Amino acid sequence: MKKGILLVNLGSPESPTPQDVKTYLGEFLMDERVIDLPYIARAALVKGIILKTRPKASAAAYKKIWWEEGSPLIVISERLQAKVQKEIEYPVALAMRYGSMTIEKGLKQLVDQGVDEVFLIPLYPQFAMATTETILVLAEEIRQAHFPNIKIDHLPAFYNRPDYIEVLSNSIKHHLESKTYDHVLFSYHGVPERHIRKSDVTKSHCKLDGSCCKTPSKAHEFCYRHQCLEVTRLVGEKLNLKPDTFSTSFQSRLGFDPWLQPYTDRTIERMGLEGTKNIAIVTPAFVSDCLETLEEIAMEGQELFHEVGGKEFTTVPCLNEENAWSELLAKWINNWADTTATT
Ligand SMILES: C=CC1=C(C)c2cc3[nH]c(cc4nc(cc5[nH]c(cc1n2)c(C)c5CCC(=O)O)C(CCC(=O)O)=C4C)c(C)c3C=C
Ligand SMILES: [Fe+2]
Ligand SMILES: [Fe+2]
Repeated sequence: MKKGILLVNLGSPESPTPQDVKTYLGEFLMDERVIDLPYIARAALVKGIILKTRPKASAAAYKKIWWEEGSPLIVISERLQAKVQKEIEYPVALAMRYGSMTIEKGLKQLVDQGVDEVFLIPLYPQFAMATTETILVLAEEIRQAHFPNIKIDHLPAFYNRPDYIEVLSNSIKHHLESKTYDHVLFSYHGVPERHIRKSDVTKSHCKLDGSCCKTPSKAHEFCYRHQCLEVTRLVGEKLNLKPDTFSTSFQSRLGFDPWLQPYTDRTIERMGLEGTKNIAIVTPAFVSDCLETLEEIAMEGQELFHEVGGKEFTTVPCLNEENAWSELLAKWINNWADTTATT
């Protein structure tokens, strides 16, 4: 069998115009694993409410972070793909869950090169129904419909792999070396609490009461909250951070349902009001900088912190195209290739 690699990230609008943002949000938010309501209710919410107002505001936010070459998330993912490709002998394709760089096109690129055994890498350290699961489900549907003769394996959530924690910690350490900070806030993309309960394979573990994620359980293989808390804990340990000098929060909530807490914006505000002068923010739910890190944290978060009396606000970049990160992906790919060598 001939092996090939498919890296998959979230996707971005084609351009930062309200029309393109509307098309992108329409596809994204109509995904039943993102807004998990029955079709009629989802369509009423997305098409009847969200798409009437949000595209204009989101497009304005995208305009602030857009690069000459395009969306930061896409450009960074392409650079990462090129770097990984240089390090391994198998063809590497890149796809996005939403937008024009589809998973179908990515698989076709590989199949056209003779690949019949694909290693799919969702570019998310933690599992979530709205990210990893939707990618894997769609990839399988596409395989069955268009490429029934290929095999697809995937990289599971890698949030607690020691080599990942080491690369992430070194990167954070490097970026914070010359900075002043009293607190490191680990801000992860939020999800509705309901998503956590739905992904609980035990159907009874997740109580969202603050303690369940620290009690060992089979549920944690698919518990986004547990996996985020673990990244914070493991990086804190690796960097020798003192107990009260780092914490976790969740950003980017949408709608009125309860999402994972504490919320990042309220945490930044509270810390500023309580007298924390200097904070550093890391965003380990994202491997590439994007709207949520460059605008929501580095711009909006910073402005909020200064409004409430904060001074230094340092944002640590995502792993992006760092050598240690592309080399780690190459290592995982080669390990996979070795373990599947006889097939
Ligand atoms: C119900 C809505 C959403 C869920 C659940 C959700 C989960 C989720 N998202 C990411 C990663 C990214 N999200 C990004 C943008 C973004 N996310 C939502 C909504 C949900 N996300 C919206 C509406 C948007 C668009 C921007 C906006 O209008 O606010 C991005 C950035 C994309 C970019 O082009 O830069 C990323 C990345 C994760 C990891 C996650 C669950 C764990
Ligand atoms: Fe999101
Ligand atoms: Fe949990």
